[in-house]
Amino acid sequence: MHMVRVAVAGASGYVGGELLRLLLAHPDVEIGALTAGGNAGTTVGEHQPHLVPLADRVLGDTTPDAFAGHDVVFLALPHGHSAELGAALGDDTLVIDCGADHRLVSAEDWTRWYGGEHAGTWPYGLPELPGAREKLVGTKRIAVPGCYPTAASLALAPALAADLVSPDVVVVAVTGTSGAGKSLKPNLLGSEVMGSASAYNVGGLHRHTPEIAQNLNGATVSFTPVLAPMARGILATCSAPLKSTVDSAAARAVYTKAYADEPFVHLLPEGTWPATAATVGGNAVHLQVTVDPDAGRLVAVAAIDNLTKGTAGGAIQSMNIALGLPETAGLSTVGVAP
Ligand SMILES: NC(=O)C1=CN([C@@H]2O[C@H](COP(=O)(O)OP(=O)(O)OC[C@H]3O[C@@H](n4cnc5c(N)ncnc54)[C@H](OP(=O)(O)O)[C@@H]3O)[C@@H](O)[C@H]2O)C=CC1
Ligand SMILES: CC(=O)N[C@@H](CCC(=O)OP(=O)(O)O)C(=O)O
Repeated sequence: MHMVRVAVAGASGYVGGELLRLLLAHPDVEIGALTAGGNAGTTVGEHQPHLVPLADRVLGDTTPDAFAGHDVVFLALPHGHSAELGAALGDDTLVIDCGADHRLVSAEDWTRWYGGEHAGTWPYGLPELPGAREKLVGTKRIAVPGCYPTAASLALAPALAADLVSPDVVVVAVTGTSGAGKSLKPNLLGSEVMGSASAYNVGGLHRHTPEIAQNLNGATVSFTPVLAPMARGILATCSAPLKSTVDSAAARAVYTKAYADEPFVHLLPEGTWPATAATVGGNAVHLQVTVDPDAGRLVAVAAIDNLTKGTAGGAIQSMNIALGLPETAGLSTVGVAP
C-alpha cells in the first residue's frame, strides 16, 4: 500500500501537536501540509518544541487549496471553523474533524449549545460504542468525540446496554488544563490553576452534556466538570441507579465481556482504580466498575489522556478503521510514568 499522505490544520495547537507526535510514529503515514491561523508563516518548532523532526517546517495558511493532493486532512481548529473547510474538501479526501461541528445529531441541540446553524452530522469516531465501528469503515468524514464524552460514555455504555442501570446518570469529571486549548483564558493562568481544583459549568451547563446523552441513547445526564492542576488527563467518575440487585462481580463480568476485544480499553484488576498519570501519552482507557449497595448505584471510573484517546489518538484510531489499516497502527496503550 502507498503511504497515506496526511495534512493537519491547526498544527500549532495542542491537538495538532499531539496528532503530529503520533503520526510521526505511524508506519503507513507521511506528513504533508501543516497549517495554522495567525501563526501561519512561523515554524512548527516555535510552537511544538517536542516535535524535533518537524522543527523547521513552516506553517501554511488554512485554505482548501493547502490540502489538495492529501489522502487525509485532520481539522484541529476551534469550534465553528471546520464546517466551511470540510464542505470545501472533496469526497475523495478523508476529513477528520477534531472539533465539535459535526458531532451532534440534533440540529436543535447544536443551536442551543453552540449557537448558529448546524453543519450536519458525520460518523462518530468512538469505535468502542455499540454500532459505531461499522459506520467508520470506508467513511470519508469523521467527527472526533469530545474528551469528556469519550471517558463518560465508555464508562457507562456497558451498564446501560446490559440494562443493569436506569438511564439517569451522574458524571463528575476532572480535567487537566490542556483541554481548554492554547489560547489565554483568565481562569487558566498559572496562579489561578496551581494548587486548586475548581468546578465549572455547574448545573448542566457544559456543552458536552448533550453529546454524552446522545452516546447513551438519550439518557438523562447530570454532568459536572472540574478543572485540576495538571496538563493532561480526564478522570470521570460516573454512576447510575441499579435496576435490580447486582453485585460488583456481576457488574465486572458485564464490562469484561463488553470490552473483551477492545484493544484500547483496559479494565483494571479488581480493587484497583484508574489514575490519569498511567494514561499519559497512550491511547488507553483505564476503567473500573463496582456497585455501591447502600446507595443502590453502579459506579464506574474511567481515566484517559484528553489529548490522546480523548482526541488525537482516538482520531487516528478512527482513521485507521476508515482506511482499512490495522486499528492499532501507530498507537499504543503504553503511558508515561511516573
Ligand atoms: N484540547 C483538548 O483536549 C481537546 C480539543 N478538542 C478540539 O480540538 C480543536 C483544537 O483544540 P486545541 O488544539 O486544544 O486548541 P488550540 O487553541 O491549542 O489550537 C487551535 C489551533 O487552531 C488554529 N486556529 C485558530 N483559529 C484559526 C483560524 N481562524 N483559522 C485557522 N486556524 C486557526 C490555531 O492556530 P494559531 O496558532 O495560528 O492561532 C491552532 O493551531 C478544538 O475544536 C477543540 O475543541 C477536542 C477534544 C479535546
Ligand atoms: C479545561 C477545559 O476548558 N476543557 C474543555 C474541554 C472541552 C474540549 O476540549 O472538547 P471540545 O472539543 O468539545 O471543545 C472545556 O471544558 O471546554
